[in-house]
Amino acid sequence: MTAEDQDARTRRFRALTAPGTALRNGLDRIVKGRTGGLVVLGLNREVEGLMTGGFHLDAPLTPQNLRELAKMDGAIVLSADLSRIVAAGVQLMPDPGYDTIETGTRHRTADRVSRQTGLPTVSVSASMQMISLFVDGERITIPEPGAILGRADQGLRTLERYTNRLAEVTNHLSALEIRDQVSVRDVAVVLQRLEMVHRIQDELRDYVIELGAEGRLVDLQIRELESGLDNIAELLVEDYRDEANGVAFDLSDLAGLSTSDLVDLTMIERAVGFGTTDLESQLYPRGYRQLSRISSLPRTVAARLLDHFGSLQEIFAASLGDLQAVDGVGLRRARAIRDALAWMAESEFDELA
Ligand SMILES: Nc1ncnc2c1ncn2[C@@H]1O[C@H](COP(=O)(O)OP(=O)(O)OP(=O)(O)O)[C@@H](O)[C@H]1O
Repeated sequence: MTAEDQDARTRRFRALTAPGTALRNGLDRIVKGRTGGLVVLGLNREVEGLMTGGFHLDAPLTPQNLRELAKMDGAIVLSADLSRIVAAGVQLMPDPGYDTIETGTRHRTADRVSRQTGLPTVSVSASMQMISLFVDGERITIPEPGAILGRADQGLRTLERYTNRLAEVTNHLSALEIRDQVSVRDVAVVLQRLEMVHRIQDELRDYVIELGAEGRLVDLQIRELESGLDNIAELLVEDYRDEANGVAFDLSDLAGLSTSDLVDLTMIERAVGFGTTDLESQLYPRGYRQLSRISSLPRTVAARLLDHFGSLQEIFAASLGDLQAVDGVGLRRARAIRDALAWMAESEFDELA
């Protein structure tokens, strides 16, 4: 299983106990009631083979039902689709050959049952008032919503700082692109900041999943901070990838860099493949990102302009007549392009001043 598959799986499991779900509300009531509980999330042949005694029933999974049935000694087993309670007060007899480092019979049983059956199993500790989810030998502690909200809040503040910094370095890059003064270092700094934003976004999305119904506000705030960031990476690739000259510009390896590697621009340069190890070496963007800032200009026409003129600088130097030589550019659009470029040149002058 790849690291991404593993992450997606962990998220799916966390979502099972997200606040607001019937399961989670029931588990929270068990915590408050201080009785403890053991709940197998699903039903298959393996778990049926481990069940003895107790009661077989068919009751909807509601917080009340879960809480009441947890008052009995033994385990609760849910249906395969997790919508119903199919057994309660059951004694589970997993194979003791499954090694477990857990202490206490409830936790040891939960760990062994999840390994032997492949079904996630929850244990609520009566003494520690804590919910744990066991999945394939892994124990995931389910934090209280208040604790996750605190971390999410801190994460949002970090994301805000990071997106502001990203905006600063991309504006600076724009100024340099317009003046044709871009170095490997300038692009590497933007990629570094972009990757930092992606990492904190991923972390925050995990919190949203864990928070369930209570994560809506956090989700809205992430979306607001993300607006305008979605296609920076894609446009940078269009501008700087140059396979003919050995510039692979493949951003997929950035995710694999450790946090300490990410602060080192030479590591970024190596991961992405700029075709040179000299950070001061000059780069020549095609100009897609700058032209994408002209909102009325369709992408296809931008591509034709760049094909026709060869570089952003040539487009800056073009007259209204020159611009109209390109298919899809009439007088009105030529004027709009000239006005937008003039505005950009002026604001970039301020940026570098
Ligand atoms: N094999 C099992 N099958 C079903 N239920 C079990 C099993 N083992 C333990 N339990 C349940 O766990 C309860 C508590 O057991 P025990 O006190 O040994 O566990 P513990 O892990 O120390 O729990 P806690 O952390 O809640 O104090 C039992 O009364 C029983 O309801």
